[in-house]
Amino acid sequence: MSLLTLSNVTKRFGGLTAVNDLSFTLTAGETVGLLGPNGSGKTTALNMISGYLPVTSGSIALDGTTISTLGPERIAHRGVARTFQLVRALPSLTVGENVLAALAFRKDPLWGSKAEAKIENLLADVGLAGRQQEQASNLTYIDLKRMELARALATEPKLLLLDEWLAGLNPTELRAGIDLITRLRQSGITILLVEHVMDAVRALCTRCIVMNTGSRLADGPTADVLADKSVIRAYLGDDHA
Ligand SMILES: Nc1ncnc2c1ncn2[C@@H]1O[C@H](COP(=O)(O)OP(=O)(O)OP(=O)(O)O)[C@@H](O)[C@H]1O
Repeated sequence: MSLLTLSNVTKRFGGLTAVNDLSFTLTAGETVGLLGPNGSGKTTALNMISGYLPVTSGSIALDGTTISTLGPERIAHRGVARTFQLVRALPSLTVGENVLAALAFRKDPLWGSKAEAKIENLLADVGLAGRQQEQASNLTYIDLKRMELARALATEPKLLLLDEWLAGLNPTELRAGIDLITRLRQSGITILLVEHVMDAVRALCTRCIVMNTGSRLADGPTADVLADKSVIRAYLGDDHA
């Protein structure tokens, strides 16, 4: 069953077309990589899916219902959550309070003991068990990323959008990060991940969509897409294709 459908989505910033007539469908339960060289429109696509940017034209549907006319809060309430390329934490709060803030924005906000129990579970799920009382500003980079993921999962999304969640991790952290996303996949959540770390893409994504200068260049099984000459050319130039 198709969960997310982008139909001829275009985004212009003045004279610049950041996303150009982009169409694709995600089936429930898939983990799909959204790839492409720098500036090819990946984050802009995530911003439109999550409602942070309005589409210039085209439409986006979740479970067959148009969401591209809605703002980020209402799209989140329908089951879309995301992480950001630059982690958005509240550094002056504790880890628990950061997750609590996300629970308060749910369609059915959680407070009190229910919230406490949920925070404990979410932090355990992302590898931060028992760390509620720590100051967010003291977290290492990977732990900040784990906390951001807990905040995204607080809304119990059907669709999780990860924007370079694995970027900047050392090899040990990367392994742990891939394992964590693998566990999320196994829980049945649909994941669209923008990622430049190809080992992670190969380990996690059954399918990849590649963008180049705003348009869809390729869409198919990961191994086929990564071997596609037009994809290699877009990333590395003509000499490598
Ligand atoms: N708010 C904005 N206003 C104007 N131009 C923008 C805006 N956001 C993105 N762009 C431009 O749109 C194009 C696509 O940017 P986008 O960030 O979506 O690319 P990307 O594929 O995510 O790149 P990267 O891999 O470097 O993160 C770029 O030329 C960028 O400069």
